[in-house]
Formats: sequence, structure tokens, C-alpha cells
Amino acid sequence: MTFTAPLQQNAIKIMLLGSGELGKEVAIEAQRLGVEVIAVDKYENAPAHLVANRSYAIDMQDEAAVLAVIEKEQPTYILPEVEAISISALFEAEKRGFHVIPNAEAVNKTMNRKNIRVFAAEELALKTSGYEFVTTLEGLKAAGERIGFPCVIKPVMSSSGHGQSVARTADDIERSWEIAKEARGDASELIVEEFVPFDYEITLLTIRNETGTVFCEPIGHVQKDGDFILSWQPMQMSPEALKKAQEIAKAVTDGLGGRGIFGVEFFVKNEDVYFSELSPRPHDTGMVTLITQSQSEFALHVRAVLGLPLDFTFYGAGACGAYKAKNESHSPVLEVPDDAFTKDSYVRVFGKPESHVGRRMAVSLVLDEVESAKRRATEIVEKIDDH
Ligand SMILES: Nc1ncnc2c1ncn2[C@@H]1O[C@H](COP(=O)(O)OP(=O)(O)OP(=O)(O)O)[C@@H](O)[C@H]1O
Ligand SMILES: NCC(=O)N[C@@H]1O[C@H](COP(=O)([O-])[O-])[C@@H](O)[C@H]1O
Ligand SMILES: [Mg+2]
Repeated sequence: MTFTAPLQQNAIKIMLLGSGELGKEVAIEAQRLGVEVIAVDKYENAPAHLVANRSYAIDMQDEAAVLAVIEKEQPTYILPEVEAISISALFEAEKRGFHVIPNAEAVNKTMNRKNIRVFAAEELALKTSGYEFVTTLEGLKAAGERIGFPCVIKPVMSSSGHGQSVARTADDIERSWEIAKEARGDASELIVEEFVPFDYEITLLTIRNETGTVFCEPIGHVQKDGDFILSWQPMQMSPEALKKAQEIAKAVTDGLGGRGIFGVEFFVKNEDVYFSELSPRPHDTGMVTLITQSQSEFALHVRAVLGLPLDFTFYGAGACGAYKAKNESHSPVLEVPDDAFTKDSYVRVFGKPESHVGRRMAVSLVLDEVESAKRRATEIVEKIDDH
């Protein structure tokens, strides 16, 4: 392909809508190919802003504000990086001839749990947990009884576990309602899911463009309160279960279409593979690929977007631990022990300008056999502190 230089009149431009830690790595990979990067988020000095050619802080739920920045910058590709973006702005941008990654309808389907669940379970007939959608407390109580306990309750639009809870008995329902209400903003609908007592869960990174579809090694992970704390690669799974997951990931991503990487999430119980949800962009659990692959999930996303070949090498097993802030600060300081930096381990600091309790601020990365990589990644995170 033909490459250009940033800031020139003919530059290839990527606009990130969302500029967190995942966008930061995408921006770095785009810069490595001479692609100009415009990073947008709702606050200033977001991680990807720090490595972009230009940055904007706007209300990304505001259609007019999003369209204004798109028209001003005329990006070659628009890459959604978070769920909370005006979807009507993406549809309108596409109508005006801009290239949304993977495409506006795929973003629409995946940003809302109702759309993707109905698409996967009812249109594609994939195996998922049982589910219902509700809009009232009474509806939630009734759905809880029908689905059975425990059940998982989530706002239809949320990520990283925000607003999510498990109701163990009918007595928990009101608490779950309150938790969801706190986090859900304007989205007034909830999904009630059957609790799947899975043996393990995975993210299957699936990358597609005109050159074909490729899969990364499956990523195992542990989540706490709906947010990942540890991920590793490869997750040991039976060839049958892996094949099923790949087939489902192919069916869903083909159904969505477009170029880019998808983080397809599954629960595995015995040989049963349940489709859970997917991100039409790099996945937080996929940060482990920063150390395990010659081309990380971020590099592969950029390659897919540009229409380049998707080949890469898997270096070997590794793990990634999430460091979450323990304090609130307007100029956060992370204390990372020097011994985290070795020949096969290191830490990536996102540079978020503010911390609050539970906010992901950095990750540890270790290249080692799975069990020791998991242990070491956890130990590093446990030794980090902030103030
Ligand atoms: N039906 C379920 N049964 C069992 N566990 C579940 C169920 N739904 C969610 N979980 C647990 O909660 C985690 C987060 O759920 P989910 O992926 O739906 O939330 P999310 O907010 O979209 O997270 P993210 O944006 O980080 O992917 C899952 O990875 C899993 O560990
Ligand atoms: N599970 C989705 C996910 O991990 N998204 C990542 O977190 C950022 C928001 O972080 P913040 O809430 O700390 O601003 C997003 O911008 C994205 O990089
Ligand atoms: Mg998830």
C-alpha cells in the first residue's frame, strides 16, 4: 500500500472516538505507519491524546459535536473506542461518505446489549445464557423469577462492569435495580441474564478485512465486579471447544462485517460454548498481546483498518494484570517497583490525568509459562501503589 506522512495535505488520518488506554496503543501503532492521529474523548489529556497529532475534548454523546469534529478533521477512518458515542453521528458520518470502523451498524449492534443479544441468539441462533429485557422494577422482579437465581443484571449500555450485579435471591433485586440505576445514565433498559456457572471464560480476538479472518490464541481471564483483573494467553481449552468458539466468532463478525479487530467473549462449561458479547475494537483483556505477539491486538487493528495482511507470530505464553487505583487524585502518582522491569516483564502506565478508586491506571505484562506468568503479573500489580 501507499503510505503518507502525518500533517501533510494528503495524510491518511485516523480519528479515535474514545482515547483511553486501548486507544493510546492504537494511536502509537498508527503513528508507526505514518498515519496521522486525531484523538477525541470527553475529557482532556486522555491517554491517546498524549500520543496523537491533535486532540479534542467534546461531549461524545452529542451528535452535533461529534459531526462537527469529523467535518473539521475529515478523517480517512473513524475508530470508535468506547461505547458511549452518539450512534446517530456515526450513521450520519457514514451517509456523508466517511469510513466508520468496522461500520456504523456494527457499532450500533454491539454498543447495546439488546441489539447484539437479539442478533446473536435470535438471528444467528447462537447459544447464549437465557435473558430478558426490562424497564421497570416490577418487570425486573418478574424476570428474576422467570430466569431464576442467581441471575446477572446489567444496563443495556455499559462496559467494564459498570452498573452490573448478581442477584443471588429475590431479596437482592432492589439492590441490583439501584446499582443499575446509578450507572445507567439515560439508558433506561436492563438485561437480566441467566447466571452461567462456567468453567472458564475467554476472549477470542478475531481480526478481519478483505484479506481474510484470523484468530489470536484464546485469552483466559478473571473478572471482578465485571471488570478484568488478570488475563493470560493461551487459555488451554479442548480443540472442540476452541473450534466452536472460532466458528461462532466467524459467524458473528461476518454478520457484522467491515474491517477491524473484534474481542469476542465466551463462557465455556464442559464442551458448551456460550456467546456472551463482543467489542468491535481492541479488548481490555487483549492487552496481554502487547507482550505475547509480534503484532499486538492494536497493531492488528490498524493493519485491518488499512487493509493490510494480518499475519503475525505468537511469541509464547504470557499474562497481563490490571492495576486499579486505590486513591482519588488530580495528579496521580504510581509507585512501581523497579524489579517489575526484567527481561521478560514490564509495566505500561496509561498516564490518566486523574485517578479514582477502582480506575485502571496501568497493566503488568509478563512473558512466561502460563501459570508463572499469571503469578508474576499478579505479584507485580500487588506491589504497585498510588497516591
Ligand atoms: N450471564 C453471566 N453468567 C456468569 N457470569 C457473567 C454473566 N454475565 C457476565 N458475567 C461476568 O461478568 C463479566 C462482565 O460481563 P460483561 O462482559 O457482560 O460486562 P461488560 O461491562 O460489557 O464488560 P467489558 O466491557 O469489560 O467487556 C463477564 O466477563 C463474566 O465474568
Ligand atoms: N472494558 C472496556 C475498556 O477497558 N475500555 C477502555 O477503558 C477506557 C476508559 O477508561 P476510564 O473509565 O478509566 O476513563 C476506554 O477509553 C478504553 O480504552
Ligand atoms: Mg465483557
